[in-house]
Amino acid sequence: MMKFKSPPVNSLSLDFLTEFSISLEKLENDRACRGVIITSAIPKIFSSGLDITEMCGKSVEHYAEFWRAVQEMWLRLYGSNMVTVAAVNGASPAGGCLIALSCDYRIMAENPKFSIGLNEAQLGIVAPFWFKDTFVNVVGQRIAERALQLGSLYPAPEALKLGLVDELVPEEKLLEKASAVMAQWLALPDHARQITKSMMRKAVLDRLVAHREEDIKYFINFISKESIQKSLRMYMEMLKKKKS
Ligand SMILES: CCCCCC/C=C\CC(=O)SCCNC(=O)CCNC(=O)[C@H](O)C(C)(C)COP(=O)(O)OP(=O)(O)OC[C@H]1O[C@@H](n2cnc3c(N)ncnc32)[C@H](O)[C@@H]1OP(=O)(O)O
Repeated sequence: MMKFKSPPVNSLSLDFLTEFSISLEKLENDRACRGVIITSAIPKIFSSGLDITEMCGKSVEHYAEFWRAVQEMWLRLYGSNMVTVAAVNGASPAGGCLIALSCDYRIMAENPKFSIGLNEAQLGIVAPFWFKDTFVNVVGQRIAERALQLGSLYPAPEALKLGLVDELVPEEKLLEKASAVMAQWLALPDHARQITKSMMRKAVLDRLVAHREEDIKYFINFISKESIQKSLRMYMEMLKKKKS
């Protein structure tokens, strides 16, 4: 089991992403490890998504390093040979949603206050093609078109209806259920499941691998625009104001 623990909200900073990728690599190389459950140690928050401060007022070199780390995390998780189960025990916007979507199965706590989705459009930014591809592969084109254009965050019951998560369980049963799902998936021979998984995901993974440097350049160009920086600053101010 991997438990995110980066207070206050498990935002995906460069350090967090690097540590997450290294942990995934270690597990992947450990022949004794066939599956991983991903959850959070922070009550009410699975992950608040990419750390916005990493995308505000930094150098071009920093943006490149940060975006490479986001790509690396996704390539490792989406391309993992292990069984991956997300036990979503709280809010899961944007990058947090991407982590859940990249797993093989998503179980969410049945709390209507917890929401999940790719809300990038609400921040004035655009989810990259590989976020979009991952989303489409889970919910289909029509739901993805609407959800991504509106930057919708769905409360857990709606997320279930759309197929964004596979099931809801009471919060106190989340890990028990995740372990039961893991046992069910591990009952199959690894090689058949792994080849099937790779067949289903390869095209989407290959697309990023083939365009990785281009994607980094696109990100730097996009995020460096003054209009985008202004949107991100305003969003951060809105988050702070919401508290007071
Ligand atoms: C061409 C490519 C373009 C770029 C593509 C980028 C792709 C993905 C983008 C992302 O992932 S952007 C991140 C999107 N995330 C969000 O919109 C979530 C924002 N946060 C929230 O809604 C809430 O914080 C929460 C997660 C629901 C938790 O609410 P709670 O009330 O418990 O906590 P807060 O008081 O709001 O937050 C505490 C503290 O954390 C700061 N913070 C929250 N989220 C982030 C974040 N993602 N990055 C950095 N910092 C974050 C928040 O400002 C508070 O800070 P302080 O006021 O305590 O200093």
